[in-house]
Amino acid sequence: MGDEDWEAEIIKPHMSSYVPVFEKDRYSSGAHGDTFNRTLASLSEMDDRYSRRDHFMRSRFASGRSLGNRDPGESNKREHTSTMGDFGVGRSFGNRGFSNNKFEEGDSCSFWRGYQDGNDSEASGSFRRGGRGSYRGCRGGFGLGSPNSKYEQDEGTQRSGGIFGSRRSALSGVGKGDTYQSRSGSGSGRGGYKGLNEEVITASGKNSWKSEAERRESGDTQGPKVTYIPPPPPEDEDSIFAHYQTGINFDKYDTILVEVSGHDVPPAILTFEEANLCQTLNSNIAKAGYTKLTPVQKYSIPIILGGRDLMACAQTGSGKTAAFLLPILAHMMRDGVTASRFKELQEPECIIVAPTRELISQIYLEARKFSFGTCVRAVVIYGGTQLGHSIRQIVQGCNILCATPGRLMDIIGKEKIGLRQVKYIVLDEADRMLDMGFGPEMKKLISCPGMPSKEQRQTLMFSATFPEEIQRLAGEFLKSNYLFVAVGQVGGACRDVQQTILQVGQYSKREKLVEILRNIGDERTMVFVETKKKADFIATFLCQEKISTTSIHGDREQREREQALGDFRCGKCPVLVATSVAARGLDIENVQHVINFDLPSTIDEYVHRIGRTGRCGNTGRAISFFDTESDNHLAQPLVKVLSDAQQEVPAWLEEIAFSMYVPGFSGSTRGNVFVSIDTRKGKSSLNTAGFSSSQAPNPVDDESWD
Ligand SMILES: Nc1ncnc2c1ncn2[C@@H]1O[C@H](COP(=O)(O)OP(=O)(O)OP(=O)(O)O)[C@@H](O)[C@H]1O
Repeated sequence: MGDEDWEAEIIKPHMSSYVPVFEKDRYSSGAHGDTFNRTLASLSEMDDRYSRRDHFMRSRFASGRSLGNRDPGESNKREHTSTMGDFGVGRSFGNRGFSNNKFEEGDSCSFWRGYQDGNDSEASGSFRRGGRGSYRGCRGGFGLGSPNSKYEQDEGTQRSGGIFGSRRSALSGVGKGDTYQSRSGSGSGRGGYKGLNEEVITASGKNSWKSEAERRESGDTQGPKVTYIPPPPPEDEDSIFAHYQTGINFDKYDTILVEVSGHDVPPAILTFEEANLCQTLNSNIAKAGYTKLTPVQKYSIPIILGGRDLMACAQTGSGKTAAFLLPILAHMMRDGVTASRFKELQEPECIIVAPTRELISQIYLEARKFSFGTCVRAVVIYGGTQLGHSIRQIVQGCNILCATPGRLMDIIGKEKIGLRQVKYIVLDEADRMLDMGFGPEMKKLISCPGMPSKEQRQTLMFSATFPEEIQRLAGEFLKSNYLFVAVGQVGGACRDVQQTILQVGQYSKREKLVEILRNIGDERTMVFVETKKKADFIATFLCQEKISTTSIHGDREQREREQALGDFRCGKCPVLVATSVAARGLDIENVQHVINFDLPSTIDEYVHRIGRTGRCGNTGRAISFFDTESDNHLAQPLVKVLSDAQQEVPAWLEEIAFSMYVPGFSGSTRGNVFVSIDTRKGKSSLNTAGFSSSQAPNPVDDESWD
């Protein structure tokens, strides 16, 4: 289906999940009064439902559960009378800015490598980090649509603006001026992909690893087939190397304490030149605007080049992606990787897995950037898109496969990729990839027929948070002599983010949010809420307040999510209301504020969420609404995160933390404070027995996607 067909497709009304694209002007003119009134009615209906439901939710929360939309009476019914909203025709739509950033030359600052023994960094408390935020979900991307191959499975393919710096594709959207109407909770539109069920292992049944999307695609369910083909990313060099500027605090990275544990640690490098990369890679690094290594890169690159397995933990936005991509590419170039060519069965040398579609797409773009001009071909596949499209991408050649877990397992199951040549497995957001949500799926991956044993491959894990239990589980994937790199406090928040915690009761939150957003003006802001329905609700509410807002969550179709992210990236909608699906990894230029309208259930999640701002040496602000009815369990870990990041700790928060303090407590409940170092220290062996009961998913976290 060509673009014209796509246009025809999108302007005809159809049932779909609610697409809240809100613009100030839309509601201020009489032209749309009708829609406005209907939306108001919807909102008041939602409001009422919200109040009652939220009250109920809170009581469920208090008992460790939350209300999910699996509740039959609360099915996600949505309807919209039209589709694509104005799509920023003629606007800039870049993942990054297009500045030619130059770093100060001369890496004079020293950084320390510590080989401290014991859990010394735990001195400030006897807390441990506990359960994990268990989100799944939604991502976005692009790809080449070539609907003429035999892999084409569906007619009616859809296209929309992609989520990445794709000025071209994003701008091809049409500005029909249509409006959206939400009647959340009343109806049963297609509902997109449920974050909760997507790419999730249910641990039961033959295809238990299949996501809802994959089950649909393979006909396992009655639902409509996934037909979405994401638009390809722009292919011109400028777009490929577009990047944003590092911030004023970039050089301060050098003062962060780095700790490497394990035996025979290769020395860190101080400059890119010391890495001895090939000319093409060096040229790509320069074009990307990288002139100076970040700490995680200084340590990880030589470790990976030395062939070692690695678990690396470094603060959000500090360059972990390049830390694994560059040495992997260097190895592939050195080993003379075979140029990709069309084959029915592709055998990639590298598999990179990440928990969300948007994140894996972003990693793919980075891989494409650094492999530019080489014979290495990177491919991205993820749920929510047409399976045939993923297969078409792969058969054209695949050296680096970037994938979300569900789609990866599906493709392996369809024998479109063989694993015999795999030399590198990367788990980004590794703690998330190994927790109960994705962990069993990852175990299946490493035990797939043909997958080289851990002795014969290199396994690399990266995250900004690494709970102790997850570190132990990771041992199953890693060689016993793996190295552990900790940049700063493991699980600590980025110090470039100014954190503010406000005590705001549930019923005052909206008013406070509007007040803050009005003060912020047009600066890009992510507002995190706990549930998908609330994301719609708050987005609708902000729209009524004439604040241009869009939303991203697991109930939105992939096309809609990509559009939402695109509108946010380009500044068309400076406010993005999101669930935790957008908490990890997303690298969006110029996000100056993060607002936790609802605090997440775990401190790790908090760290990831606020890490959407203050990236790469830029500064940012995070404001969190602390509701004493529901958030007290976070008081202790919040105090620790704030003080570790040298932020002001409100006295009232300290009091709550103190009142919640249990002497000698070291259990593994969520909200606890993290381990600070390599868990192998002082331990005789790693627990590689599998996924212990301590890893059972927290019901609150699981249901928080509903
Ligand atoms: N050495 C460098 N010089 C300049 N920019 C860099 C460098 N390394 C990374 N960046 C840029 O910094 C930004 C953040 O990098 P990246 O997304 O890899 O962070 P991260 O550590 O993976 O964050 P998160 O924990 O949120 O996933 C990206 O825009 C990336 O291009």
